[in-house]
Amino acid sequence: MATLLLRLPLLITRAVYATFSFYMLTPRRIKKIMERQEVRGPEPRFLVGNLRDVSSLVAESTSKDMESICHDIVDRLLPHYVRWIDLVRFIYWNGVEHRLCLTEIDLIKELLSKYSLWMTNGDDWIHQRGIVAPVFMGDKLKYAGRMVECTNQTLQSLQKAIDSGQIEIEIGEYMNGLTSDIIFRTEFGTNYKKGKQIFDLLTVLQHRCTQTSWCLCLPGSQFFPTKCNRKIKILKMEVENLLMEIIESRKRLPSMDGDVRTSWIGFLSGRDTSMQVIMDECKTIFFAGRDTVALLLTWTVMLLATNWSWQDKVRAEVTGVCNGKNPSVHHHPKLRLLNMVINESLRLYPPASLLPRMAFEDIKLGGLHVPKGLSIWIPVLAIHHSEDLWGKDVDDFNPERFASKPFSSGEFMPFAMGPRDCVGQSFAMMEAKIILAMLVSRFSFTISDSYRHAPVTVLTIKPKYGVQIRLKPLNPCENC
Ligand code: HEM
Repeated sequence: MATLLLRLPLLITRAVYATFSFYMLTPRRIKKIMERQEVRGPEPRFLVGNLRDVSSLVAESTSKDMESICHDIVDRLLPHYVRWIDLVRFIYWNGVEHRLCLTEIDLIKELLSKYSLWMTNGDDWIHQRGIVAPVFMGDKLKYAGRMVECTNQTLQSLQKAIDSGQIEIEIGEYMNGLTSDIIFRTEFGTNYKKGKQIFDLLTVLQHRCTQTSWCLCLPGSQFFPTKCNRKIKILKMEVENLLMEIIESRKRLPSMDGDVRTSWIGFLSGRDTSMQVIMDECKTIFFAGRDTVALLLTWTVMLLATNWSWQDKVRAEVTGVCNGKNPSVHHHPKLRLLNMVINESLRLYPPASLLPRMAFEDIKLGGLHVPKGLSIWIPVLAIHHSEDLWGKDVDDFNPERFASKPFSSGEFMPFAMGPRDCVGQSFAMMEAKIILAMLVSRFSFTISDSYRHAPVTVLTIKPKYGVQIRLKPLNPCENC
């Protein structure tokens, strides 16, 4: 106790200095270094930086629906970017956090391929990537089989909805349910009713986290006992408890049956991995792998429902390649048009519209000195909609562009690139191909009159009111 009292003044001095450095010294140092290199931006306000500018611009641009179903969505979703981009590179302040916005493809490529910086600590990531990457090398045939089974069930539900007289369907809801089911069965080797509970909790958690990201970004503000923070803490605990129950029950199984052994949990449990790491990986995969694919599918259905000629072309290709059978891993490489459609959908509506990176140390990008502590934000959505890179028809749905021109990863990067790219990329593409191939074989669809085109960003790019379509059953395939 006496030693603690003696050390108290020192501890207080340190805490005061850390706070002063966080609010004043570091931001000033970064600002000076960047200004010397002619990188400027809007004038920040004390503590809040440009947060209010950004939130009011976004609130205004998304306050109304779009007038027609057009894909020119950069002004709507990144209005602050559009306002400040004249500066080519610009810096703005998210509270006291400085964000450098880069658009030069060469620098972006260098950043993503050379550095594995993320928003988390590098060593933790290397460890986690080493654990999670082999999980995706698993049994592709088995994964594909499960995807087909789950899709069949969803298609049956759609058929039932039509048979019961439902005229229009909100397809996003079905795609969410389907991708949840696929992830859950692949991750745990079983269709477990707790999965739905976890996904529901994670959805609420995601909304809460988005809400707080607009609040003041004060250091340690996540620890303030606010109502929102308390709710987030409780939600996180509920998710962890449910996951813990499932992992424990999987581990207790005397001999893992085939499905469980080939599941990701079966794989992780078989290695010398701590419970905490397994839980962290489960959460990452849930977050990273469900919404992204569900949104890819939802936007692609919207695009095909409004572009009938492409819907017909894809259907004809699937019929020719699969010959009435369910799509198997051998069919996937032959579904070329479907692949082009998926790529075009990922270009126009990339689920991850911004990629954040953090300079944990001073780095050099081209001739640019990026000081330690500066975060770098890559506006994927704006790059995918750049007329300079994609041509005059940049905002049109034209999958043909992926037939003729090989796009370099710096121009097209829905899955990021470099050492920190998406580990689930081939899993996601396989899933999207199977689901879309089965959907177009079973139904034709058009967009409903009630559809309101209003993309919004809630971590990922979402249709604000969902995507309402009208489905018409076609001849069922022989295996369904
Ligand atoms: C259309 C679907 C998907 C898209 C567009 C997508 C996109 C991305 C992007 C852009 C990143 C990098 C994030 C960053 O660097 O800031 C990422 C990382 C990741 N994705 Fe995906 N993803 C998709 C599907 C999936 C699926 C299905 C899974 C797993 C089942 C998955 C698992 C992961 C994981 C674990 C990471 C973190 C990798 C790391 O930190 O090393 N993703 N994803």
